[in-house]
Amino acid sequence: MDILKVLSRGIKKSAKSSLSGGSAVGKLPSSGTKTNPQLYHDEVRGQKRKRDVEEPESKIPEVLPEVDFFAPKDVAESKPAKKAEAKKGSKRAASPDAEAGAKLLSADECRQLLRSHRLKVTLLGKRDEQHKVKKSKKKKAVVEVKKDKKPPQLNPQPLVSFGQLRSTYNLSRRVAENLSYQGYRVPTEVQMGSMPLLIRPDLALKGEEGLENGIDLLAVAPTGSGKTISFLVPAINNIMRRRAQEKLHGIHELEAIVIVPTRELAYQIVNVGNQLVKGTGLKILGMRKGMILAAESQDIGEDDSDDDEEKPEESENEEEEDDEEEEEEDDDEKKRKSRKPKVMSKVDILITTPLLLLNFLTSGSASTQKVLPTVRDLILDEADVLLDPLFREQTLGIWNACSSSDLRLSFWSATMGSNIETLVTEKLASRAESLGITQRPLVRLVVGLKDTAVPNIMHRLIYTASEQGKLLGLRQLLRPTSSIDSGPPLRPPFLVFTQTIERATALQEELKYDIPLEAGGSSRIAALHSGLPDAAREAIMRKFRAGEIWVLITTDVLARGVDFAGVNGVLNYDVPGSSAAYVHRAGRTGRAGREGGIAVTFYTKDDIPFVKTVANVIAESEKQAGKTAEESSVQKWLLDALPNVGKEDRKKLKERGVESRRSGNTAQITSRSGYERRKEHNRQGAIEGSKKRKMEAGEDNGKGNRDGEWGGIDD
Ligand SMILES: Nc1ncnc2c1ncn2[C@@H]1O[C@H](COP(=O)(O)OP(=O)(O)OP(=O)(O)O)[C@@H](O)[C@H]1O
Repeated sequence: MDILKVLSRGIKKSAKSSLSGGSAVGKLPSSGTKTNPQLYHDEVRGQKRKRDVEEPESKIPEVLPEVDFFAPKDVAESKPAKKAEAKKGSKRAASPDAEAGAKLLSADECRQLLRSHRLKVTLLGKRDEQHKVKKSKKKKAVVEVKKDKKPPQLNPQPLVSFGQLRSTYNLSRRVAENLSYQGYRVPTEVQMGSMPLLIRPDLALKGEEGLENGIDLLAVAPTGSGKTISFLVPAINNIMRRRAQEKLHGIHELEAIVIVPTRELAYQIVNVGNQLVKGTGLKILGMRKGMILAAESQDIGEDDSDDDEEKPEESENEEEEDDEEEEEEDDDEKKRKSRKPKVMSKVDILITTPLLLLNFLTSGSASTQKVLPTVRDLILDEADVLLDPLFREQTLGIWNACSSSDLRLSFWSATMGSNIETLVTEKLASRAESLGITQRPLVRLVVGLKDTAVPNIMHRLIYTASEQGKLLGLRQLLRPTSSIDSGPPLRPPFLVFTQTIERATALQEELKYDIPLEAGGSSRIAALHSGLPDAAREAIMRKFRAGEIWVLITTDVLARGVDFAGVNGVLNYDVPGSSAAYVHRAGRTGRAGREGGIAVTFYTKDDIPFVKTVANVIAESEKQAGKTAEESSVQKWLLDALPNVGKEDRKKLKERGVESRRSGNTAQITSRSGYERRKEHNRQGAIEGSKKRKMEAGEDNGKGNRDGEWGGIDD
């Protein structure tokens, strides 16, 4: 009997998705071509769309070139195909006016277009003043304030097509061509909303008093919706524009920093950036340990005992020139190294995790602190995590070091709690005050009705009575013939999320012989977590992207930002710690609007107090996808029956996950019963004992006695 049918009994078949029609299970994300990466396209009631505001999908010239996850490398990246694309692209970039009118849309057209793509743009900041009034004034004032609480809505020019970037917003030809070479045809919602705002705020916000000189931006848009190019393209273009205006050619100066929470995401953004800056002369680098950046030292007056800080040279191969007097002849290696003039990296855009950059900024003398006055663009990708207590101090440390009064900030994520918004608003205000400058307006851009949703994929919650049941269910899902709701068989690649490093490695051990030898055997399955060295992490990522690894078991280290175009299934072996964690994990499938991805979450009775957060996200995702309550895979009785997660529990869960999995018996992942494990344990003990005895008796002829069989996790 199919265990999945038993496990998911009572779950209804999904109805036709209203996102763009068709059953999601009918198409796996890596199997088909995707012509439109946009998620939302609602009819605007009572309005006939005008011809000249016609949206780009009707003009999509051809099927997008798609990366086939399993195609041999030379086919997936065949040069002739790319060249042909580039040719088309450069034609398009050369005659962009043909694709989109250079004129701006009317306010009404903007409003309609933004609304039909569920794009909401508001001006933040004013609301805070209202909060203050609310706290300080009497009841009457509170009522008035409440009435006026909504932040003012803006209707900026949306980007109708990529061609418009050149025709209307004067994007660098080279960057436009590079963008075209990527095969992008239609801007996603977040690109529609944010790119004009960041490239030419004066045009995008024409008529909005006080906003034309630029804004700071907080952008909340679904996973996989193309936020990376939304911030990279404007950052690149702004550097190029300024240098062209100031006739600065051939220089490198650190002007933009992108902070991200993990190194995998940093490498990925460096790669995307490198595609976009080809031929522009700009240099994008990922921060590495020991890298030296052009920074200024600022006296913080704490300790002046060590003021011999080196000034790095701007030369790649300069010989050491030690003009300091040696105090001691035979300094040790460490000291000798520290006197070597460090080579300053030539970089225009830096991608970094917070600690790496902060370590550089705080290294050296305790009496000084390094600042980065040349940085004009500070981008926080996955901003909610970067401003979460875990990274907050580090992130704010970098923010404080960006001392330019022209600094533009942008914050990006698929999820953004109101606490983060408040923190950002307050921090921006206090920064402006301490620098004595006028605060830039903070604009919030939200795509979709709520941020707690992944609308274009299927979601399934599966209850099992025990850990062993979960393992059974997972094994079933990984079988080549398994399917959900009588859809086509599920196909790798799969990402499997666990709660801890130990559980990720244990699960890999448990599953590694499940894939038959003729299909690649244990090499098809790997575990990636923060306990592995850098090189191993990079190698696993490369193999997973190349389709050599089919099942990648991981922790939340890969939950954010990482873009694997062809992931078909996200399997939450352990329940995620928050609704945001669920959104980000599930969002590793269904990238760029692809349908047919599936996120399966297993839960046992231990998880029941915590699973409602996940159930709520599923219900919201399906609602946004146009499903009715009856069609939803999380039925109302289940939502009603699940207990609400208390505030304390939510906090605990976010910080530590389901406690019972961290220690004790339920931390184990094994298909064996307790009896079997004990038996195995005893057997291992007997073997070890025998080995010891043989060694003692000098009988071990170097063969050892490992029988290669895995003994399960220690009790
Ligand atoms: N306009 C577009 N058309 C088609 N594909 C696009 C477009 N823009 C971006 N993409 C592709 O969409 C995928 C997801 O983009 P990206 O990684 O920037 O998403 P994201 O919004 O940052 O997601 P996450 O929130 O998970 O970090 C990438 O593979 C990217 O190449």
